[in-house]
Amino acid sequence: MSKEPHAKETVALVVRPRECAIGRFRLQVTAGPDRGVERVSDGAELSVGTAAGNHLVLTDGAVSRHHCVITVTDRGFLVRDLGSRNGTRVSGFRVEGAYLGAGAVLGVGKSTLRFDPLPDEIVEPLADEERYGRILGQSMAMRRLFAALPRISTSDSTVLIEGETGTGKGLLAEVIHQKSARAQGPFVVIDCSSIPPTLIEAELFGYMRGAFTTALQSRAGAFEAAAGGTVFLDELGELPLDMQPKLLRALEERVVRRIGSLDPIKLDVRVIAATNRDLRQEVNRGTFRSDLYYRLNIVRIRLPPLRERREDIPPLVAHFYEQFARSGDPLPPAELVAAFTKQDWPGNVRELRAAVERAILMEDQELWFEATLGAPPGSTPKAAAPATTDYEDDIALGSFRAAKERAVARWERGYIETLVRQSGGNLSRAARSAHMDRNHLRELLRRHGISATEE
Ligand SMILES: Nc1ncnc2c1ncn2[C@@H]1O[C@H](COP(=O)(O)OP(=O)(O)OP(=O)(O)O)[C@@H](O)[C@H]1O
Repeated sequence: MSKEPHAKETVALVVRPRECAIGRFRLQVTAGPDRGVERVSDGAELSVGTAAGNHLVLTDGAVSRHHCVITVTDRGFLVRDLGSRNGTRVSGFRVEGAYLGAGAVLGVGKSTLRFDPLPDEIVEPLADEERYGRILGQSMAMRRLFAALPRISTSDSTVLIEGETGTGKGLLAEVIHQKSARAQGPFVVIDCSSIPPTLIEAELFGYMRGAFTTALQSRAGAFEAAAGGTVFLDELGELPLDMQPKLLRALEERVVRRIGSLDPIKLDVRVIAATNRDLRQEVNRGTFRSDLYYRLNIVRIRLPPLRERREDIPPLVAHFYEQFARSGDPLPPAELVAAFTKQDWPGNVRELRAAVERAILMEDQELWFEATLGAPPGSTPKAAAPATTDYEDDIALGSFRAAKERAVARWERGYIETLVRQSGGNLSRAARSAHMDRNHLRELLRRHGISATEE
């Protein structure tokens, strides 16, 4: 029997030497208020929700604004719930995420959707180069990004970068700036998570002398200081809700006013924002304004976690090794690269970088493995606390200060890791139980490449 065209084998994502092929699919509403509506994917992602701007917009009141998203991955078509109010169901079962087969039935709100892969595909180019500026990567995901970056960098569009902590969002923002027409202008970073909510408006927009009791002199804000350049709004998901309309207004009107002044100052900046949260989930939760999300979501880049692009680990290890090696062999030992490639790296590239640095500091191989990968299976694990018997090793470091710093860093890491684990990975709980300031703990987590959830 001959195969009908629809019976042709479909593949989600195929990587060829200079391009990748993204499988197309159709989502059809088979029951609910929008019955009969359908949408064919036109990229690697298709979002479903009631908010305008989704690829498939539903009118069903039981569907959330940003309900779920289907992503084409090398493992198949992945549906992911976006923290919707009533959940996403696949064949009747509520799921956080699931791979879809042909004919899968999705339930969202009171609606039913049918998923069908199509035999055609969208072809996207892959860059030949395995770097873009200072960003390294040989994985398909990074080469796909490198192929798009020249166009993104030279446009003046707002960019939203999403990715877990340590995936390189800050680096990417800086490189986009350096490759843009604004490269000679300033690159001003505002970390929305580290500025107290009461000061953020002053930091962004500036103030006039006397605008508040401590304003002894007038000061320009980030938008003004970055004139001719780029403002990088890091950890944008942390921007207090009451500041969001003010930022939106500034971006729409392209003017800012210093606190205490009515004079408009024209904006001449490009905005790049980054977040380690999925802002669509924050919109559903009511902690991020939908209109601001759409204003920023002009060009969206997702930096995948390192565990989804393990091919990038060897070149990154080699790069950091060369950076930190004080003398001798600039190439990392093959066993180290092999062992690192198997790790999951919850703190992503930052954690990998710190691990390479530690490995080099500890010139003894056994210690490397223990300090970076934990004790080998079957051995009695030594605590991550300072190796109190290793004074000779410490003395060999050459200075009391370096040895003490290393010991404190090891202790700090062990303490924080245990604290976070005991607090179920929750930053607030961990900070409370150790009587620490949340921001200080967040900074330590960052430094050691340890991840924790915010809420
Ligand atoms: N692809 C890469 N190539 C080379 N270095 C990288 C790459 N990605 C990240 N790094 C390095 O890893 C470290 C962490 O990156 P960065 O600070 O940009 O991460 P981030 O995603 O902004 O983290 P956070 O969300 O915690 O602010 C930096 O030292 C950066 O230079």
